[in-house]
Amino acid sequence: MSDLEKPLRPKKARSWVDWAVQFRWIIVILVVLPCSFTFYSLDYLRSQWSASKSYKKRQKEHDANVAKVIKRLKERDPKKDGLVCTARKPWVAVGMRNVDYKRARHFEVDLSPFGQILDIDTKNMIARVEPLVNMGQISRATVPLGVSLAVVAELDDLTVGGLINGYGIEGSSHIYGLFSDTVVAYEIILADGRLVRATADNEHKELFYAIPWSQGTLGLLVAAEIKLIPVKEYMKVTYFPVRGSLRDLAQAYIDSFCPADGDQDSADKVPDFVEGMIYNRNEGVMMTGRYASREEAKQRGNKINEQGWWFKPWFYQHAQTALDKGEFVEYIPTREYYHRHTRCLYWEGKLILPFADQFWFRWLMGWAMPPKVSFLKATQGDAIRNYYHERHIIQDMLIPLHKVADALEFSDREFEVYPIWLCPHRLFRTPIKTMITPEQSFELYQRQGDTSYAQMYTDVGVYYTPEPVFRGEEYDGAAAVRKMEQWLIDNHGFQPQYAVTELNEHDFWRMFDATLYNACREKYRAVGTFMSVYYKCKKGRKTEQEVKQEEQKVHDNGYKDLERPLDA
Ligand SMILES: NC(=O)C1=CN([C@@H]2O[C@H](COP(=O)(O)OP(=O)(O)OC[C@H]3O[C@@H](n4cnc5c(N)ncnc54)[C@H](OP(=O)(O)O)[C@@H]3O)[C@@H](O)[C@H]2O)C=CC1
Ligand SMILES: C=C(/C=C/[C@@H](C)[C@H]1CC[C@H]2C3=CC=C4C[C@@H](O)CC[C@]4(C)[C@H]3CC[C@]12C)C(C)C
Repeated sequence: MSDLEKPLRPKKARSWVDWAVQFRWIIVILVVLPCSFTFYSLDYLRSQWSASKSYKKRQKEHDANVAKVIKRLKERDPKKDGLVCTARKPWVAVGMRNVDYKRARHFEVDLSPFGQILDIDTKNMIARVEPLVNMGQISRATVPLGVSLAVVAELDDLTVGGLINGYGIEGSSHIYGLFSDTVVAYEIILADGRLVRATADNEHKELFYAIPWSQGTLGLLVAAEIKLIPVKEYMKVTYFPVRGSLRDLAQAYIDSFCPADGDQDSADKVPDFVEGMIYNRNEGVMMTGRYASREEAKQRGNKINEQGWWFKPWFYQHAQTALDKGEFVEYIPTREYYHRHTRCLYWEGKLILPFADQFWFRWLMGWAMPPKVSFLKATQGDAIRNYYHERHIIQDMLIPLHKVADALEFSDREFEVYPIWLCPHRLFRTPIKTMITPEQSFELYQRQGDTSYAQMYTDVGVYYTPEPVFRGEEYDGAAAVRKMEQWLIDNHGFQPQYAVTELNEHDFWRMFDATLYNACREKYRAVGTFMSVYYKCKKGRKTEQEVKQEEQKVHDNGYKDLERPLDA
């Protein structure tokens, strides 16, 4: 957009909150980083302790914990107690939502003991894990065995339960889909206290397809079986600089992983990993990765980048150097590649600790990074929290790949946020229609990236301070998000629910397909026990009236069923 076309916004006087955000680094260095480092060290010891136990012992502990959850559910009196959700504190979760339902009346079920890997079966290529296993823990256990989850979300703290009940994506999602698409079985405790195992072809197949995006409103997940893939020790990463209009950048991104001949299933033509970074409206770097053996990586002349060391430049800045030095190739150890965005929280770390990307800080203090999201949330207070909703953008637009140029132009117009993260994902046509579905008849158009069984989508990740805020102008982040949500609805797009939503209930269900979700809520008697997904996602503190209305959404025979003795 030319300067003449830019909307003229009035200047905004700086308030104390702007100063609080600017000088937040003091609290972060004095409080958040030491707490984070201590926590991560203890958490590492906890996962090593768990890893030292036999699978048999872990299974025994799992069974005992499942029995406790069932007992706890049985203790609930539906006439008196609130609706069920996990006991995870709102500030502990990684997402941006305020999790207001946990600040109103509710009935907590503690799933905190469910943090163990129950089995890594390299013969059948399945990992069976508990929901609080996080990405750092699972990659630490699998990669040395030459296997990995097919989709490893980048931030170490993200949990299996959160990624399944919400959404999870990574640079391999153009092959494997979203995190939940790699799950082969869910073990779930239902409203009536029954433990069921749902797979794509057993009697609980509807439940299997309804779990993703349901936010824990159909049952409590206590274990998941997830596909493993074979991996090699290194990722060979190629960085391609691109210059031009947003449309040119969008096309270069599509071309980086979608062969023009439509052969999307060819391992030779399609890379193992893809991501794109748009640094401003005219420059971007597209990255593709292919697994490589240690022998290949160590061959003379190859450059190895051990990106995981604390003193290394932040990944997004390292990638940006391709704009100056031109295309380059390097080998990154696989696990370090998976978690490449962890230390700088993508680029959000730059706002929180503006000098943490500097050479001196990285060498002196880089080992203490990143500040743990939970501790940032615990120390932010209402003012900074609201600042992030009003004068900052943390949103993802999941849209059909053929609309990526439109999305970049929309983002440039409404958000003016850079860098932008691009990450493709397949949206499979499933035997049962789920909450998110491909566009109708997409296959007839034979667009780049699409196959007969899946439409190629892309995540357009917009995280950072909008330019108008940097320029000291008025900016209404909530209004911009509202526009984005309408744009997504009009363009068959979806908004991940970890982000703050401005949608009303009617529009929420225009964005997501409610058919299967509602059928499963009925069939598995979730109504009256678990909150509805919209109630969980919607922004704002819950009033007593809203809480009551939500609790009363019990169908005619709902209480009768729930009063029946629960059989475990
Ligand atoms: N690369 C990526 O893919 C990234 C993804 N994210 C987002 O972050 C979120 C994950 O954050 P995380 O802190 O791990 O998860 P959360 O604790 O935020 O959980 C997300 C939702 O899943 C529900 N849930 C979690 N575990 C269970 C369970 N065992 N049984 C039933 N419901 C459950 C929660 O319910 P309740 O409210 O009852 O606790 C909550 O509604 C994801 O949803 C994702 O969208 C963020 C960054 C990157
Ligand atoms: C969705 C993706 C990645 C998203 C991350 C960039 C954001 C996910 C959660 C975000 C954060 C949570 C809470 C915070 C506390 C605030 O006080 C400061 C900001 C933040 C740390 C914030 C920063 C961005 C996230 C980590 C994938 C799909 C790429």
